[in-house]
Amino acid sequence: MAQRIDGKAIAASVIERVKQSATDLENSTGTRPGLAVVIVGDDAASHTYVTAKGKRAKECGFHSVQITLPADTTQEKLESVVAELNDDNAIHGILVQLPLPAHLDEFPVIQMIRPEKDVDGLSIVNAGKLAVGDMKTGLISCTPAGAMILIRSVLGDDLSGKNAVVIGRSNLFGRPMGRLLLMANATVTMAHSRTKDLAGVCRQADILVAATGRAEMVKADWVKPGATVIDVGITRVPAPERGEGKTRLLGDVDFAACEAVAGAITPVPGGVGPMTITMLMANTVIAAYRASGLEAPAF
Ligand SMILES: NC(=O)C1=CN([C@@H]2O[C@H](COP(=O)(O)OP(=O)(O)OC[C@H]3O[C@@H](n4cnc5c(N)ncnc54)[C@H](OP(=O)(O)O)[C@@H]3O)[C@@H](O)[C@H]2O)C=CC1
Ligand SMILES: Nc1nc(=O)c2c([nH]1)NC[C@@H]1CN(c3ccc(C(=O)N[C@@H](CCC(=O)O)C(=O)O)cc3)C=[N+]21
Repeated sequence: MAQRIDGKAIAASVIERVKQSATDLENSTGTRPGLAVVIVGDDAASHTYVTAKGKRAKECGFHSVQITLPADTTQEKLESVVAELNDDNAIHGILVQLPLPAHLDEFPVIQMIRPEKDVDGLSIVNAGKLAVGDMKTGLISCTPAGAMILIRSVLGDDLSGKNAVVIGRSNLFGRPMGRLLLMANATVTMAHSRTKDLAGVCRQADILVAATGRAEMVKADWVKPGATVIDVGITRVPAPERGEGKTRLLGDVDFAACEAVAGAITPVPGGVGPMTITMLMANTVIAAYRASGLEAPAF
């Protein structure tokens, strides 16, 4: 039976270090890390995440701002909000919650965030730094950064000789995940919806990372015995057995079946999810240190 990777516990230990770093920064420079989260529209799941982010930021002692814009916000208005945050010295991190409503174009909005405040790591500058292997001056997308900490907790820092397969190639997750694994010396395969014989590709993986949003797609016979399985996907499904109108979360991995084959596996919830919010706090502290001209802590 696989070891369950406890994302909640690992996230809690990272949060302690984030809090300590924030306290040290405030004591030495008077600067409090500031995080602004911008959300457009009233998608319930997005609001849940954004509320959780704000709560965590306050717990960490940050200056935390949430900007909620109506669903019919114009492109110009959204861009002017981001421009103001770019110029606000109290704000070190800006996150625009995705997806945006269909009438808005996310690309120019993401690209106008100052790279040094882009705590999602989505700007071309930050994605490019990661692509060329510069881990020191950029900001790395929170979910892959968090998934990497979970992988390191099982396998250590050096993944030499390991085959890693990432299913999914989004800018938010799959691509940066592949780059982080490569930098840790894994041999990386990027799989996606056009991959032939996905099950066969996955069976080669010592490290299997699934991020498609297809509930329970990864079956037990896709998993190499003893592999480390990281489940990023989140699909919310009705759960009438929990009461009327209740829901529950499913990952991309058929957890009950894969747990019997894998060496280590993340649950959903309680795996990668808690690490995402934690790394957002970590990136905000990093950005605040750099803005103060100090060397940032590593997490
Ligand atoms: N736990 C957390 O903190 C986070 C969870 N998530 C979750 O992770 C999942 C992925 O997110 P994100 O990367 O943003 O999603 P996207 O929809 O942007 O990307 C999904 C990727 O999965 C690939 N894919 C889709 N269907 C299949 C299939 N049947 N076989 C193989 N590959 C497939 C797509 O391939 P192609 O490119 O060919 O279309 C695409 O590259 C979602 O469930 C999301 O909710 C996301 C961020 C944070
Ligand atoms: N600009 C942007 N950056 C993001 O990083 C981003 C985004 N937009 N849009 C949506 C996705 C999704 N995402 C999650 C964050 C936390 C949990 C999380 O905390 N999950 C908990 C469960 C939470 C629950 O019970 O609902 C867990 O898995 O244990 C999940 C998913 C960040 N995303």
